Amino acid sequence: MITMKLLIIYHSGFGHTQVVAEHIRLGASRVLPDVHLLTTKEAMEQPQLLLEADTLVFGSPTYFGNVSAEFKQFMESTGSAWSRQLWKNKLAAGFTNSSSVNGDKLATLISLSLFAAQHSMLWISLGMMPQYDEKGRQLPEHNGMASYLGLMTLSDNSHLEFHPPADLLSAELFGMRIAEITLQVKSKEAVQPVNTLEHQHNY
Ligand SMILES: Cc1cc2nc3c(=O)[nH]c(=O)nc-3n(C[C@H](O)[C@H](O)[C@H](O)COP(=O)(O)O)c2cc1C
Repeated sequence: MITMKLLIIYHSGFGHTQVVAEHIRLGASRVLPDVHLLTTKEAMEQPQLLLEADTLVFGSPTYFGNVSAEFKQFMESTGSAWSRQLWKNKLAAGFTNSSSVNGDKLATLISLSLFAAQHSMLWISLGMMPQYDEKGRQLPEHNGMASYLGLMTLSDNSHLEFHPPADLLSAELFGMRIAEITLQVKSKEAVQPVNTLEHQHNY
């Protein structure tokens, strides 16, 4: 039987990004049994867990318009995996939380997706349309931040609350999407492996 492993690697200084990570896990677990949360610290201590995974989901709060220093430390700890391209063709996705409506969250998602690209991973976008009323005004429903590259959420700085609360539902739906795509892509790969190196020699 083919089993697929999905890891959610995150840093959270004050607990908000962790809540989002837990909701992504909740959604993904509805599709795949093997879904785990790892802090960046745990991921740096056990890099072999990342090697065994089919999909890595990266999550960081937005601090000063980018990933947190702790998340960057994790990124830079993966140099050896990068130089050997050990994560090539694994699936990747990303999310960020911050306390301002915009807060330059997109810069964080761009950093996460570039990180995945440098590891030659396959990036899964959010895939969730924002919702609008009949007059075209955006509703605070799924994807309330109207993001596309990955999931953005908005939390209250002093409480573990999210505005709109539907952001956490978006996190669950994103988790389901990531797990469904993992299932589709990785089960096809198991049937029909592609030798990309051999393919490159044809050019
Ligand atoms: C050092 C620092 C820098 C921050 N910079 C931003 C920022 O650029 N944009 C923003 O919207 N929020 C910013 N915030 C607010 C955090 O994103 C917000 O508190 C978030 O909920 C923290 O997530 P966490 O609880 O997972 O650490 C910053 C917070 C800190 C501590």
